[in-house]
Amino acid sequence: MTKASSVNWQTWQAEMPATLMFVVRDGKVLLIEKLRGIGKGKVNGPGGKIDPGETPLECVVRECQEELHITPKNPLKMGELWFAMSDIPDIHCHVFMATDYDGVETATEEAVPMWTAIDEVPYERMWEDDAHWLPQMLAGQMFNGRFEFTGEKIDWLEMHFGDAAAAEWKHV
Ligand SMILES: COc1nc(N)nc2c1ncn2[C@H]1C[C@H](O)[C@@H](COP(=O)(O)OP(=O)(O)OP(=O)(O)O)O1
Repeated sequence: MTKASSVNWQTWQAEMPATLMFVVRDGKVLLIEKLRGIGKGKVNGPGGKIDPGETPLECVVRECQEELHITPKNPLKMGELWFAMSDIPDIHCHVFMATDYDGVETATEEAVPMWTAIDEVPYERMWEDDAHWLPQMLAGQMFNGRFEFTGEKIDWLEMHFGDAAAAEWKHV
């Protein structure tokens, strides 16, 4: 994108800290159809808002337990997403991957699990930003992404990948 961002990202602070988890096993990724909350009806990874006093890691494990009745093993933080939104609070999202979990993935009132081949991820059913970082993350790259949205459309974005991107994270 050629236009400048209207956000001062040096001082930007999100009102809503949140998390996402992507479990990858045997060439497939565990996605969900989200049944409530922000992004209801979209496909995403399990995750949700960070509770007061909770770390991002504690949150993503709790959300996986609540939404799918699974506990991810050895979760690894892969990225941060900074979302400046127009009609909902700004979101600071911590993105994790894992290679396995305890439990049996189970549909709940919050989410329906969808094991999906990595080359068949339904980006057209997901938030628009996902196509800008999920393929690279699934290939093993860490990332930092900044997005300005109007409604559900991206107005501006900047992505950084690789180990240097992790140095930009606001929270390790
Ligand atoms: C703006 O673009 C987004 N892209 C992606 N990939 N994911 C997003 C975007 N905006 C929000 N999200 C994710 C981050 C969180 O996982 C959820 C939002 O949290 P949610 O509303 O589901 O929070 P819960 O704590 O689960 O809420 P309830 O229990 O009250 O339903 O969306």
